[in-house]
Amino acid sequence: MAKMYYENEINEAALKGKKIAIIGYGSQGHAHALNLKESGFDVVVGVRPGKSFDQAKEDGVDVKTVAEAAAEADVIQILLPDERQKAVYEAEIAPHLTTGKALMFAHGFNIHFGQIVPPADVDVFLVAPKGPGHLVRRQFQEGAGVPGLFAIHQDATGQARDLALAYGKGIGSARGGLLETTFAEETVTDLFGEQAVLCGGATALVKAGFETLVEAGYQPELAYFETLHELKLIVDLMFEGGMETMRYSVSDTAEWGDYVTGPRIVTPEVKENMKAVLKDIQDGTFAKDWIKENETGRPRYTQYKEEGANHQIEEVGRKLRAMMPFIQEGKKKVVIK
Ligand SMILES: NC(=O)C1=CN([C@@H]2O[C@H](COP(=O)(O)OP(=O)(O)OC[C@H]3O[C@@H](n4cnc5c(N)ncnc54)[C@H](OP(=O)(O)O)[C@@H]3O)[C@@H](O)[C@H]2O)C=CC1
Ligand SMILES: CC[C@](O)(C(C)=O)C(=O)O
Repeated sequence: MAKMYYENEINEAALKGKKIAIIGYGSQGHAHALNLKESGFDVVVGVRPGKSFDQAKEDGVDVKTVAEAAAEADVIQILLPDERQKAVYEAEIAPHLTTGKALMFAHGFNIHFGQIVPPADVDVFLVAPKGPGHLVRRQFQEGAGVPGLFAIHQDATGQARDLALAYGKGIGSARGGLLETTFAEETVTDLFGEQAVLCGGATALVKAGFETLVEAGYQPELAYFETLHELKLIVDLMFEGGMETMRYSVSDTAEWGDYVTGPRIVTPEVKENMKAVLKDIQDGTFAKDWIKENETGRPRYTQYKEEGANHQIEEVGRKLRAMMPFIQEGKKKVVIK
């Protein structure tokens, strides 16, 4: 089994006393900045004027422009959207990336696909929590932690590994465990997971199930509970104790579905499709397409986003969730972008 790093074996000395600039205050940015601050580290946030800037101020964080934060920091963590990192890096960060500083990421996209090429005399590494930023924050506050990956791209000072581990501990990820990887492995597997399984595959499965029931004449509210709401409860069981715990809690009839009906849905052809998606990610086809989509003003992204928001499952879900105050309580902790 691969070596995991946990809190008690990590010495924070390398990072203590250093100024950490968190560039961006969105999903990951707010979580890293607040968790690090509460872990006793010296944090400054760098972000453009606007919603995030105002939020950081309201949260009591020291907030400056990107250039100012980058200039005064020893460690610069870029938590901007991947597709905007290159431009902001070149204009506002690179001029302040002097010898011996550290440049960080939470995802290897821009280094792996050659969008950002840092100078050789700085450390370059990533610490990537394996979960959405709002959960990185929420779990930290609850005394838990989202596990994370770390990878070293350049170790100019000889301290990159110690810095990465201390940073991972500071954001709470060492409570769940830190696993060492490479930029290449993190980038490919993260893109594959989100595109094929977590944010692509899972939503496609849920929508197909919902549509199948509604098109067959069943009530949309019932279809919502059956295919989306209950999925969270089933995944919670798998999260807590693996598939074994899910199988223990569901009926034997439902468990039969795991063995017999599931493979009728996720057929060997689906795995072939997954392999094709993985290949596109590995050979850069996916990255090229996403970069082009952004350079041309995101026409498909904008259209799909609107279609997604107007899907019947979303309309029904909004109404049903409004009647469940306990879910509303959870939502308050998440800033909907
Ligand atoms: N979302 C997640 O949970 C995960 C993300 N990651 C990685 O973390 C990184 C950050 O992603 P994520 O947290 O989703 O990003 P978000 O979209 O949530 O936040 C982006 C932040 O960058 C700011 N920003 C955008 N453009 C600029 C600009 N030109 N100048 C200054 N600030 C700007 C935004 O401010 P404004 O409000 O002004 O737009 C916002 O504060 C990415 O590398 C991503 O791959 C890794 C693991 C999980
Ligand atoms: C699953 C989506 C993710 O990769 C993540 C939360 O890790 C992302 O980029 O947001």
